[in-house]
Amino acid sequence: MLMSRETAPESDNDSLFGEGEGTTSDQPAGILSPARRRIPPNVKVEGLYFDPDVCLPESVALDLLENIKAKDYFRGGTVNQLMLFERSYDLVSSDGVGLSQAELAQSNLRGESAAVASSGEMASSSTTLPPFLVDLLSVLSDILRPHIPESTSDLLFPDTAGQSGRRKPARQAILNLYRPGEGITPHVDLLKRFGDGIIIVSLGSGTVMQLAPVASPPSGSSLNPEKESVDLWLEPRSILVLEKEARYGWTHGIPARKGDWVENDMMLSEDDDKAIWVERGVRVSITLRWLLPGAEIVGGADEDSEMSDHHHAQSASTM
Ligand SMILES: O=C(O)CCC(=O)C(=O)O
Ligand SMILES: [Fe+2]
Repeated sequence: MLMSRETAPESDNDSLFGEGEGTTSDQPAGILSPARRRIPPNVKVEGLYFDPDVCLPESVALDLLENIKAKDYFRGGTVNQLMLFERSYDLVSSDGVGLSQAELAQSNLRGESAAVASSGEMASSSTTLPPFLVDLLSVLSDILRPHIPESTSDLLFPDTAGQSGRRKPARQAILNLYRPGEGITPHVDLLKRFGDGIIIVSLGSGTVMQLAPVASPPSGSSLNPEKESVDLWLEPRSILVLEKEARYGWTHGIPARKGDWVENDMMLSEDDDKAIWVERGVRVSITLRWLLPGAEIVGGADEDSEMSDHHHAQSASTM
């Protein structure tokens, strides 16, 4: 999906995926309401799962980044968003029959165009996502299962064995590259294209994700206090799950800035400051979601209309 990607003024490069310069720190207001490390108890959102302690092992995260770098998906940093589409197919008893190649779409910083190319390397096994993403899904399933309801596990990691004759749902994986100063406009993932159950994995740098109810009460309103927005600190290697109300009734976005005020973790720091300033580095996220039937066909009329809906703002705001 093309989504508005935002850039703060004078955004710096970083050397992980492109040519880099240094990072300048700027510390906008926010110290008074730093990002939270956990979902605060007063924020009750059905289907929102996030626990900084439930995260990918270091070795898995490094492996993912190495794979992404080796495949040069971001084309040396000239592309910042990449989509991999699994094809839906009829489940059959013999493994792998009826599969076609995954498709690959990339877009540049402003996302004015998306190139779609068929990629032979994607179709190497009995699924059409590249092996490192297939492996990631099984790691995620093991890690998340003890911490999310069974119905959510079934939604995210369905067991298709014995489902012969049914249509296997297809996933889309989107990789996003963020250099310091870059973000993504608050949005609800496209309703007509994606189903319920979204997993977002953070690699490299941490960042702040702003979650806000779709119809926000005026700020300061005490009418609906539990519907307050929340700025959530996504720790490197952390895993965020959006389902139900969290997927359909809340927006998620990342403010375009070079660092974040984050609630101090008294366990980690000796001083008793309420907040610490964390400079952003390069972050790569992997978002995994379900394609609705027919949505795996890229480049059709529907895609064109959505492209114009989601023009990439090169916003100057640091939100
Ligand atoms: O990069 C992220 O963490 C979020 C990406 C996202 O929301 C999207 O691509 O729809
Ligand atoms: Fe999204």
